[in-house]
Amino acid sequence: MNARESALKVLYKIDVDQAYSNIALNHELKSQQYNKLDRNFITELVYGTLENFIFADYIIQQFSTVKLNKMDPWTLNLLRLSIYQIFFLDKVPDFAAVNESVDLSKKYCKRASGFINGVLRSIIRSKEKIKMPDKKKDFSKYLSIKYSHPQWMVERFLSYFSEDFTEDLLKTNNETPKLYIRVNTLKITVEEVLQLLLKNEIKVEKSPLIPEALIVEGGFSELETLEIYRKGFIHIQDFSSMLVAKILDPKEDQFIIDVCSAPGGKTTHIAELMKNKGKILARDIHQHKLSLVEKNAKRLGVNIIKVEKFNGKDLDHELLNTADKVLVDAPCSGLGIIRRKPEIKYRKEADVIDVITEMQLKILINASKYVKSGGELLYSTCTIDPNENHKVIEKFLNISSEYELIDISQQYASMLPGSHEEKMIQLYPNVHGTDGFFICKLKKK
Ligand SMILES: C[S@@+](CC[C@H](N)C(=O)[O-])C[C@H]1O[C@@H](n2cnc3c(N)ncnc32)[C@H](O)[C@@H]1O
Repeated sequence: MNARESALKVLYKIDVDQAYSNIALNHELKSQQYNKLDRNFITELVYGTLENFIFADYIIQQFSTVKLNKMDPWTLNLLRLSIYQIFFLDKVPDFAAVNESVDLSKKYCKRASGFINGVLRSIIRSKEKIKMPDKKKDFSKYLSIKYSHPQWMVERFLSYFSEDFTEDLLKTNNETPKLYIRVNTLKITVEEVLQLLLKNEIKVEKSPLIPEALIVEGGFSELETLEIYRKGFIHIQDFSSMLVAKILDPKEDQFIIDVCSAPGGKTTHIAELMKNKGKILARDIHQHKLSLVEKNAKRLGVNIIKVEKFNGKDLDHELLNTADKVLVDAPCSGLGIIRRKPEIKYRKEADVIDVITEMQLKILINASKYVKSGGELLYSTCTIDPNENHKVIEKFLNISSEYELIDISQQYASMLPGSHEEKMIQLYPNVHGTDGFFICKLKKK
């Protein structure tokens, strides 16, 4: 199977079966003995096409006699894949993209071969003349098509941020994020990991801000197959997620509750920072996800975590005033991690945020009751939407007078990218180069 066919199959799974891009792609890459070049090309085709669905559909609509919603999904995704190559990949000549697509159509959507050939050839002929929406007359529509974000999302961003900031954010959302790994300091030192990676010909750079964070050059996609991963020497985690456990700042022998813990990235980091001494109660609403927490903990050699299925919207009277620190890494819209999971752009509805903020506040209020007097509560999300972040904290502080904000911008300044004026921190992909993330820490009087 060639790279384009593999990419098409992955795109179909994401679009039609609603698969997560990373899972569908990894599954395909593991299903056959692809060489490195093919793996990289498939990855580029899948993410590049997925990032540009709305742009591709805008172009298709101008040249197709068949409406998008009447088109068979193999045909539609094959056209999208071809348009990505024609408009964004200089290394692929246009005619090659068309010929390969027509060949592929014979296997996946035979009856549409002629149609695909015709549409793509017309697009190539008129490529330079295609009109985008007028930037001055309809800025949000222009941004929506150019950067393939739904128009409601663009308008929402424009209501929070300036025009330049919004455009920069949308552009960055279509870029490839850096790949970070966390060294498991329970098992190995950073220097030893550097040596082992070098032996595997994987180049990494140390993060200047978090000692256990390493940036993998070129974003090697198969870290999980390495012995160093299987042995639990490393964990794959973005920088901003690592910041959460660092700012929670847990100590040995403390009792920590993580109310939304799966798949366990932050919980296991917390355990490492506690030197595997103390107690962590890791909860989540989904049992199947909790088994991932257990699996990660086992691989990383962590044995202080007890997992428990529990709905954070319910209050557990047994835990009142018991924990030294509580983490609420809340379920959220995920608008800060579009670079990692571009499908988020297409799967969210405009009203999702209002529903989610109520849940976030409820979980936070319950969690706050588990903290001992003098203890700390940390709230984090992977979104840049102020309604899920600052607004939730504002509402929380209005009803929870025993809590006060800790100035983490000051206290943890040495590990924060950029400078922060507020006590809580908001990271943006286009400003800080990290996932879009919000972190806020509160102290119970
Ligand atoms: C942002 S993720 C947590 C990521 C995790 N902290 C980590 O670092 O790996 C949010 C989690 O909240 C869980 N969740 C959603 N609704 C919940 C609820 N009502 N109570 C508890 N957990 C919930 C989801 O299953 C999901 O695993």
